[in-house]
Amino acid sequence: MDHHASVETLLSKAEIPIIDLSHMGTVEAPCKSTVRRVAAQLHRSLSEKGLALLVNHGIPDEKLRAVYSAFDNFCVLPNGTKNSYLRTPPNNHGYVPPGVERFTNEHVEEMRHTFNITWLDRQLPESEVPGFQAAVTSLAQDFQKLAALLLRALALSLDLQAEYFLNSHRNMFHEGNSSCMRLLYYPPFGAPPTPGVTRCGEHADYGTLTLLAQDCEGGLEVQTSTHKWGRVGHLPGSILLNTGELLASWTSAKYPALRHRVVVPEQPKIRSKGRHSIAFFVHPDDDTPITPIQCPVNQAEQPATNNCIVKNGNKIYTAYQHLQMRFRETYAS
Ligand SMILES: O=C(O)CCC(=O)C(=O)O
Ligand SMILES: [Fe+2]
Repeated sequence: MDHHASVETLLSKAEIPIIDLSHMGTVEAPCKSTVRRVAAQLHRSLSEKGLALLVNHGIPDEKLRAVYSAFDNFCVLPNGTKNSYLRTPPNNHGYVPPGVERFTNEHVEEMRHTFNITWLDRQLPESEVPGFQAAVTSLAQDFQKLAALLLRALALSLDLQAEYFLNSHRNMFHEGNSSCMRLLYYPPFGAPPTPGVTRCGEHADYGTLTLLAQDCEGGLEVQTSTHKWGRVGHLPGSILLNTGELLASWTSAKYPALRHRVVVPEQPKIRSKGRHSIAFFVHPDDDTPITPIQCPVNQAEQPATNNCIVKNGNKIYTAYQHLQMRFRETYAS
């Protein structure tokens, strides 16, 4: 069970590259020289580490705090009320109570409340938590704009046309796209961690990129290229960017997916505080075939919505099919 014990190594700046996003402009009017500089930094960070800390990203701290607080108000509602918002597959939207999701084959309970948001116009607890919808919508829009700018830089980082990824991420928060803003609350731990209980098991995210905001240090660890686990720590105001599995498939692992987990911290001062985080999982439109970038699928092979296509004897799955396979593994009991 040693992989659930927290490690003491706090990663240094050399291991977590910092990328300054000041003066990137907007998706409509990007500052080309800055986007090129960010592209070069992304290339290095994502190919070598799978992550970067973004600073001056333009998402105001107040918007994050408003969502943390709206989610606190949701988490204290009676279980019956919370459970009326339960995630119901195949939709990913909705509440997941502590102990349900699991990323490993062992029986490990994950002590966290999560609310996956894939729709901004329905099934949000607005009547129980007034202001919930406005707070999450405003933040989701900011995340979406930031993601779009990063997708532009990401394409340039791989010597592709600037619009390459943007073209397949058109419908975030609409039908036909599985991008998700996940609210997370990890309750405090008074006692030291016991076997079989963790905050979030070891895994890689499923999509293209993930943007993660956190309000304090609380056990987030990442696997470095030497397979050691290291604590990320907390740089106030920064957002962590990490690679997901679809991006790894797309780039033939030039940008490998970052494995990470959240342990119950051993340090009493850290584990006795609750922790909030918000992850924005950036996913391509559901019907995007995920084929290595060097061998694009030609028009005649465009997939039907639910069946994978076969090319040279290999099955090619769409983004949606990849995701449903991974959800079935993660939420299986
Ligand atoms: O809360 C965190 O810091 C990470 C959560 C996470 O990795 C996930 O939900 O996929
Ligand atoms: Fe994750």
